[in-house]
Amino acid sequence: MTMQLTSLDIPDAFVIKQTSFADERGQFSRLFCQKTLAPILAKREVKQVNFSRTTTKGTVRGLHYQRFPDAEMKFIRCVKGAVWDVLLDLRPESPTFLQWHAEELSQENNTMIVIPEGCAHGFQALEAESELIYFHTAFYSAEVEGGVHVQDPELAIDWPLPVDNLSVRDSLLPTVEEWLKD
Ligand SMILES: Cc1cn([C@H]2C[C@H](O)[C@@H](COP(=O)(O)OP(=O)(O)O[C@H]3O[C@H](C)C(=O)[C@H](O)[C@H]3O)O2)c(=O)[nH]c1=O
Repeated sequence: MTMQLTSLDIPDAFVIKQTSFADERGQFSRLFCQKTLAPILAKREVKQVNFSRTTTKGTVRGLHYQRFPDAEMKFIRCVKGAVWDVLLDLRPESPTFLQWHAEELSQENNTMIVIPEGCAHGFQALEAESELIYFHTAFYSAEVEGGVHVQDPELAIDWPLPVDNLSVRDSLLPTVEEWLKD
């Protein structure tokens, strides 16, 4: 089992291409390896692993992040269906501040995305019943949760499908302009 790490233009963000073993019984693949991912993890440890299923194609979740002291790195893999996954750099000191990157993650492409601390994450389901596994390097803390609106015209994120099924919470997230004022 191998994991090919590719750096993105957004500092400390990566795409990881994972091999999988397929035979007449089906498929086997490794989702996470502390040794292989040590160059990305450094001294971080995985604290929580989450699962989400998105029932309806076109649904968008995000753009979420956790502030210090519970800022987190997330390793995200699609294990069923397909999603258009977006990371947004919200680090004012970063050369790619307010830039975003999109990557298709699917059951078939065995691809994982790494969202560094200070970056927000969101995705759109490209198929019904799409499922994600998240590895988080910080505990969930509602008190330090933040986010920006997925349809902020300043970001101009070109979601592949009409944005659908936003949660009430996500529909009320600030634009980047409002977020900067805070
Ligand atoms: C993330 C999280 C949430 N929750 C609770 C909070 C809510 O009562 C419920 C659903 O949470 P939320 O509406 O934030 O779920 P999503 O909209 O899918 O958000 C997630 O998806 C976006 C795209 C992400 O990147 C985040 O990891 C995560 O925020 O689970 C927990 O109890 N523990 C957790 O770790």
